[in-house]
Amino acid sequence: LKPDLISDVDKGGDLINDAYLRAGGLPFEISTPGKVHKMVTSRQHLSEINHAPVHQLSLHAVAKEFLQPKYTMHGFEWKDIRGVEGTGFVRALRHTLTNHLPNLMGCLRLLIADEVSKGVKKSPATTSEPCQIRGEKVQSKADNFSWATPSIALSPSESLSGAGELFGLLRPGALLVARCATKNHRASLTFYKHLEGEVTRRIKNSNDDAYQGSSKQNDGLQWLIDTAPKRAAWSIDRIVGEVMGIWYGSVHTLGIGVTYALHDIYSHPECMDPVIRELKTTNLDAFSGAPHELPVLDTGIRRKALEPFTFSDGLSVARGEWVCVPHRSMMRDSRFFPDALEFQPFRFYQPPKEGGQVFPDRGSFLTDASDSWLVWGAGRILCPGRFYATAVQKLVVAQMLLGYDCELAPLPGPRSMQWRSTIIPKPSVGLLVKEKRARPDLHVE
Ligand code: HEM
Repeated sequence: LKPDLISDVDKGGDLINDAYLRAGGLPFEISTPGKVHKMVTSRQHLSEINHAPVHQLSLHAVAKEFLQPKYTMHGFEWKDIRGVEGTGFVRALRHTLTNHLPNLMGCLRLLIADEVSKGVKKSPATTSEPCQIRGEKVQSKADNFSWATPSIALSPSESLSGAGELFGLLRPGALLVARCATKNHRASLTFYKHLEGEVTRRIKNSNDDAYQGSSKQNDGLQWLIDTAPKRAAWSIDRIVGEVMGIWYGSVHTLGIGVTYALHDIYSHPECMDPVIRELKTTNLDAFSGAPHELPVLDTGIRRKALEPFTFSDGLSVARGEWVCVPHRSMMRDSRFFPDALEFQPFRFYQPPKEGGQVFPDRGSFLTDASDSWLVWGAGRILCPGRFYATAVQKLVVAQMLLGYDCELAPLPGPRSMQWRSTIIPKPSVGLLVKEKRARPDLHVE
């Protein structure tokens, strides 16, 4: 398949899905100007991607092309090979951040509550009318907090993934256009400067004995500094680049996930009461009834071939080509999920046993990852931020359901828009929000 750069730019997800259906389970190829994508879906291909040497198939090289750090992160040059100097960042996120979640939940909840309440108050509508609020806005505040960058609130329009896409798409002569469109990537420069100052201060203090112990900061930024490889002696610039990469790579996906979750719930009022009941157990794992919408990008698992790579069935990926798993299409496929395109709020719900607790057995959890539930990746590379992401998403949903009366803002046409292979909620997707008279209490454990 060869999509047209201009006329097909807003239908990439649909084109991939059509090609997926036509391929009937076999690999297929999508060629865009300057890039060939080999799309694979079988368990065998997934397993071989998982076991491929890091110098052959690289996730970092994909992220580098996608985010264009050279232009959007103050000239930062990311390494092509993932983990060549260690994977401390995975430890910092998967273990340290996840272990701290129980202590963070209270603060996150207050921040989210504060952000929603400010949004409601800022509304130009009179107090008796509802105001419109977007999921991403609320969630981004929580992320700023966890990453210890409280003075920076990026708005989606200044966001880096859009900037990266533009820089990636345009030829060098058109860089000026991209600079204008991203306000000369002002937001990322502000972010860089802030982090540079903060990382420099912390590293300087770390040589000071008095700073160790109780006065040492204990947050996401510090954990990433602490897990940076000691032998490689990373510069300030390198640490800042890595932190920015992780922050930008994660923040959009999380915000988009929250927006779709809220939209799903308020589009199906019949599932509101059970969700509220479940919220009071602070669990909310059963509610993920829409495999057709959960994945944000149509190709969540992507690798760039740094060297030619051949699968055992002979499928070859030349140097520079990408190999991708079109997991959005796979999750919309009724062979894998019965009636996949139908929203079934209780699809993954395990009913409580009589007289038992709400979740007597190990049911399905939102953080689960497997070869058939590809939202968090597969095999060796699983999203290390998934526990944090799930916690923040649940807190936002809880805040809206328990504190406010909401209805969907009028939305002409579909709720998503496409940009190349990315599918995101339209800016007009929103909720009309009014404060509840009586607020049931949310206890966060
Ligand atoms: C709903 C939100 C999120 C979704 C759906 C998501 C999904 C994913 C997926 C599918 C991958 C694997 C990509 C691949 O194999 O090509 C991944 C990797 C990753 N994610 Fe997430 N993610 C989310 C939120 C986050 C958050 C909040 C963080 C950080 C706190 C994060 C940090 C990472 C990192 C660092 C990797 C690379 C892991 C590695 O190289 O081993 N993600 N994510």
